[in-house]
Amino acid sequence: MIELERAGVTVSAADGTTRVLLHPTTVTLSERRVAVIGANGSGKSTLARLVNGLRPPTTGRVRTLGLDVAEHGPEVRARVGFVFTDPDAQLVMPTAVEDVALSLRRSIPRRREREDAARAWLERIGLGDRATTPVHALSGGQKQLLALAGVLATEPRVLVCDEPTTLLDLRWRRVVDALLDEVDAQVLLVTHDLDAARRADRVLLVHEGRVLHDGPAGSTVDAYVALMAVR
Ligand SMILES: Nc1ncnc2c1ncn2[C@@H]1O[C@H](COP(=O)(O)OP(=O)(O)OP(=O)(O)O)[C@@H](O)[C@H]1O
Repeated sequence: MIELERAGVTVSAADGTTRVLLHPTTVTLSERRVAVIGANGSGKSTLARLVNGLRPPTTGRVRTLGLDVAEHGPEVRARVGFVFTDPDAQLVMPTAVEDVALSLRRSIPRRREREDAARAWLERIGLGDRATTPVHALSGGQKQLLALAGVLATEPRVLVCDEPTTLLDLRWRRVVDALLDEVDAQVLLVTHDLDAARRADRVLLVHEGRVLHDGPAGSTVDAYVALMAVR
């Protein structure tokens, strides 16, 4: 469950001016699959980052799984996985298997078991034959898959994905779509992929820092297509 209560984000520029990235927004998200769509720079990532406290609200409050993200940042982040658009932002270990194993360090103390579990995740995501490949030698799409595997391995209760398939070809996009469909967590998916958005239980359309439309996938995607057509 994700609750935004008049949650907004304003930033101050060096010249003293302020800029609203997200106007105060009130929304309660309890659906299992929620998509967030909208034009570039509309405020989708800003909204997504509120959910695990990566960006604290400057007005109002955000509760995820009942925890106020401003007050309980570490507890929230232990339960809420975040997949970045740019996988380099979250891959820290030299090889693929070590990177996934890092995510498992708390749940599986024994090194050998941890490595086996990490390899199983790599198999599941289609990178079984890349376990010991240096991360820097993976393609952009392979890194994106690896970053997702690392977050899934933590078994989050809420999974926020900020454009997780931008670098993926059609085949791997389908693999990721299927994984996101079957994962137990509540998923908040920021995406430009309207096919993926259409499969969500609920879709928010963000426009110029506001939730302009909020409802079932079909009507919200149609509203977005209409909005883009006239601009
Ligand atoms: N720290 C910041 N300071 C000033 N402006 C910012 C900051 N972070 C984001 N912005 C601006 O806020 C707006 C919303 O950004 P955000 O990343 O939420 O957009 P988005 O909808 O996710 O875009 P995209 O689809 O291009 O990823 C953009 O115009 C962006 O340039």
